[in-house]
Amino acid sequence: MGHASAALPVIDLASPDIGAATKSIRQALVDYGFFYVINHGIDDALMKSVYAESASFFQQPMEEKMALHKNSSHRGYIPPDFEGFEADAGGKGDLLECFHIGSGVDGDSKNPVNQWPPAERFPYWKETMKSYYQCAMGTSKRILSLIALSLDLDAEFFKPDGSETILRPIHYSGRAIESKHGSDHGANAHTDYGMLTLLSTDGTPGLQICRDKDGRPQLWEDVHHIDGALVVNIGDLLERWTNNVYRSTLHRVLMVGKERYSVSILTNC
Ligand SMILES: O=C(O)CCC(=O)C(=O)O
Ligand SMILES: [Fe+2]
Repeated sequence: MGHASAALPVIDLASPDIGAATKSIRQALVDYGFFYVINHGIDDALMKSVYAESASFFQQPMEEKMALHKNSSHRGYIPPDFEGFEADAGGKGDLLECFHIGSGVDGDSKNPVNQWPPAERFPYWKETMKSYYQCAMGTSKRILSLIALSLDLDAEFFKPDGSETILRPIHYSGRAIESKHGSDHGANAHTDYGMLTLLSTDGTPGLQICRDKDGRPQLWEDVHHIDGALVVNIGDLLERWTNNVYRSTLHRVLMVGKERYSVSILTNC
């Protein structure tokens, strides 16, 4: 299917040369709205546990998953080909299934809106997701401070309080799904609406970006997997706040006939 690969820059978060890192980030966000990060501080063992927990949840029968169907706060399970919420962007749902976990992972007595799989059958789910949430938030904040520096702002300029952060384990089926809502992709073309998204995938292809959303025909470039790297992209809020200098790039995930897992964490404000 010969799609070009996007030549996204790789930013080393452990680099002592902050000036060079912020310069590369600026260029990446002007050109692509996407880049990779390495030395991001997220432990490989933690990442593997997140995938293991995610797989054991999604492998359950549909009725078990639907018992945690997303509530009015949009937390919980969202089945494939779901009409609402994700449909806002393109008018049709996605073929992926996912689970939304929001802030309050640590102070859950104050914030009962999150839903959790039953502890008897999922003894490590909550702890694992909570650790990942905290770790990935730390990484997102470091990236946001580099983004602030790249805009000649104070490193502390963006102070996400996590109140609108969503951790989202995602599963794409390896089998074709007949859509009731005209959905043709795992994730239909969309831009993320918040500030920053940090994405990990299991290495299965499918993710593509379109740098010129108004160009016809739309040109899609594959975002290939780099072992150990995470993919970072900005959302509509940062695009707007930078007067469209930084770009919230259209992306989608194709169904490639192979099962795929990913985990995104979306920092919205
Ligand atoms: O699964 C992926 O690779 C992309 C997910 C995504 O675009 C999102 O969660 O907004
Ligand atoms: Fe996205």
